[in-house]
Amino acid sequence: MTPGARIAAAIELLAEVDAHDRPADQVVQEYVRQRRFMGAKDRRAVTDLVFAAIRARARTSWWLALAAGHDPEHVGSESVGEQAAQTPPAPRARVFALLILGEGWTVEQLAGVCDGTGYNPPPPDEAEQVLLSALEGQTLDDPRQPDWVRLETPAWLLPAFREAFGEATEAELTALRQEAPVDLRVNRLLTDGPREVAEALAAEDLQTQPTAYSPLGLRLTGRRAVQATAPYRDGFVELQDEGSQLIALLVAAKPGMAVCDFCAGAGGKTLALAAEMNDRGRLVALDVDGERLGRAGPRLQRAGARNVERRMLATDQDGESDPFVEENAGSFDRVLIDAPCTGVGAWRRQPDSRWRLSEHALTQRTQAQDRILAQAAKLVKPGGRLIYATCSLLPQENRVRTWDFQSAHPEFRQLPIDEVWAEGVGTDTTGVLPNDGQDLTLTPARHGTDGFYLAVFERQAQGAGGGK
Ligand SMILES: C[S@@+](CC[C@H](N)C(=O)[O-])C[C@H]1O[C@@H](n2cnc3c(N)ncnc32)[C@H](O)[C@@H]1O
Repeated sequence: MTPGARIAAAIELLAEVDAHDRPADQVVQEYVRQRRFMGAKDRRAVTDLVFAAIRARARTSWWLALAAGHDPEHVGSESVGEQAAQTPPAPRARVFALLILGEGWTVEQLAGVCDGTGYNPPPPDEAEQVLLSALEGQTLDDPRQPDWVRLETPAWLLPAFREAFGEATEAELTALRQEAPVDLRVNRLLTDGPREVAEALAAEDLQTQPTAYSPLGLRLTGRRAVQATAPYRDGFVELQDEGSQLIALLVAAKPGMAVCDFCAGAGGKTLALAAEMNDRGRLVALDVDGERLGRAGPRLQRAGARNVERRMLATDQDGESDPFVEENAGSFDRVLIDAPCTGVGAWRRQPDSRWRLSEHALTQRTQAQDRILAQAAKLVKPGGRLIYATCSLLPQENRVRTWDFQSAHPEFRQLPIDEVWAEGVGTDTTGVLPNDGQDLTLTPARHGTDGFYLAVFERQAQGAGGGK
């Protein structure tokens, strides 16, 4: 494809992303699947451009409004901003603006590449030329931009971030604007550990380095796809963010235990738990979504995890327990809740999701989280643990939920996170853990992981049977 044809494809694809109320990565995958003629380099160039445009959506929209003659105060006001966030300018204008503001192109260069020949887009017309010329020599970030624009974060969410991070809010949201690295978890069931696997990957020209906190993690330093390599095909590694790896390790599951992964989805953490248990004991993967649970099947097989029971739960809208919960009450050593959440901590991977999030959706999530906590807690045996995790950074989904849970369930005691870390991860915690020593927040700015929250509760042996 010519550079112009790549730009045309990016504009077309961005329009499809805007038109669908679905995650952008799904729309992108479908788009490239339907265009088999695109080579790997073209695919990468087009999708990189689309995701860069999504990451810069508020800033390019702000610049385009400014160039169209709007007063910067007005453009930046939160009500206008929220509206702009819902209906961004046309994809063509955003892609052109990105090339100028983000890549330093001139309008002349743009017109040279986008000349209307072949598959190249038509050149900027007179009105576009005037608009885009105003952006020349500028950069995406500008001190006149209000925080929500500069930080690419819906204005209504800023107070929650400020509550969570105080002075570090700017740094955290800036980190959430970036692209995420690709991490691999080494499968202890089939290998001797990361060193051996790193060598096998290097033999296939895939360079990695050990992750900072997870003893099982390797971070790719290049951009080659790991899926085509033998170590991946043989189940030696699984794609998994370092933060997710740590959540699974902090379950502190051991061989022979009874462990329940209550929101198992397609099994990302189940796989890690099976490896920690050396495939011995009882490991049950539950979810209300049968299709997702089904996708866990081939992954478990590839990883050599034979000992996993998968079971679909009835949805609990009316607060009723699934029969599985009643039948298995008080019988698990570990129950992990990898709760459905807004996914704010994964904005680096799903940058579009921030603009699809609504206050209503957040409320629905927090209500589901409370219901799931109440249900899953019933499964924990005396002396056993309930592990609550989200990939959110919003207090509403994290500490507020666990405080409410704790006050309604005095039979559970929260465990200090440094003790759990020492047991599950087995490394020094200096500089990793929050000051109060109770729960854990992992963040892109501090840890280089996706954003995660985790709290661990132990059911007191005394008063066993309470809280059912
Ligand atoms: C964060 S995702 C899980 C990701 C998965 N643990 C992994 O590591 O790949 C949350 C999951 O919770 C499931 N879920 C939603 N409501 C639920 C409920 N009431 N009970 C159990 N699972 C639920 C969703 O279907 C979704 O798969």
